[in-house]
Amino acid sequence: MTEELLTLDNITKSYGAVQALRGVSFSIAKGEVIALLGDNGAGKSTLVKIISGGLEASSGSMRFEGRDFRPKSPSEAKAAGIETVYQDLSLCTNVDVVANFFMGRELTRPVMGIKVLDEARMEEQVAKALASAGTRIPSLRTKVEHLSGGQRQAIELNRFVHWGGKLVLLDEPFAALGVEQTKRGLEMIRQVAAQGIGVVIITHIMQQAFQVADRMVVIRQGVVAGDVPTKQTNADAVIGMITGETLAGAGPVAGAGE
Ligand SMILES: Nc1ncnc2c1ncn2[C@@H]1O[C@H](COP(=O)(O)OP(=O)(O)OP(=O)(O)O)[C@@H](O)[C@H]1O
Repeated sequence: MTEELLTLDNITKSYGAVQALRGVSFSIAKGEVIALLGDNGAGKSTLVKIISGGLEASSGSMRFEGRDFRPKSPSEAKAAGIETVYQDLSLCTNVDVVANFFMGRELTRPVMGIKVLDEARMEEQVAKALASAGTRIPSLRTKVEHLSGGQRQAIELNRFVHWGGKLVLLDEPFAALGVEQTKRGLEMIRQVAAQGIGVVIITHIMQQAFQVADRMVVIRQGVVAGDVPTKQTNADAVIGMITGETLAGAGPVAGAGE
């Protein structure tokens, strides 16, 4: 049986007169990858911001690991284990990989009564974390500014996993990446999910959604226009949900691809 991680119940959000979300409900299980799809302005980013504490819902409720969840800030959501990973935005580019991994959580050791950074132990832990995820960085002492977009993303995801993250939100994570890096990124998402972590990925690229997601959740005009297991749908059917040609909640849409 799947274990529920996050449940949204009738979430609404208004920006003044604009009703961006008009009652969104769905849930995410542990280890599940959800592709959040929808046309421009459908409400995807708004939803992700509400989940990660960047915005407060106007009404509705969320439950995370069985408890009421109403984060007031991204740091509150992060403390609970929910984080949005933006490509390189949360990394400090002028310091190395190890420093980024331990930012604000540095390990120290006493030397003559004074605490000094325990660089060797930190490097060892980062090396172990990256190796277990199959991420190869030539040198952990390389400043992040010299790394590729894919490598930066890998570091962020590894860091999230290392510090006990439970649900990661990715908004168009491969927009700036090449084919090979995107492929590795998609593999990494599956690897992260295999550890019981929930993943929500916003993408406009249908092929990516089908490659990585267990379920497709389509948002249209601020409501869920479709919520289907990937195996039970196809690209044409999902496009139909995005554009409104397929009825909401239609479930498995056999033959919708003609
Ligand atoms: N800060 C804001 N103030 C007013 N309206 C907003 C604000 N942010 C978003 N909106 C509106 O809310 C609706 C949903 O926007 P949102 O950015 O969540 O959609 P989206 O699905 O993420 O779109 P895209 O794929 O283009 O990023 C849109 O009509 C948008 O114009």
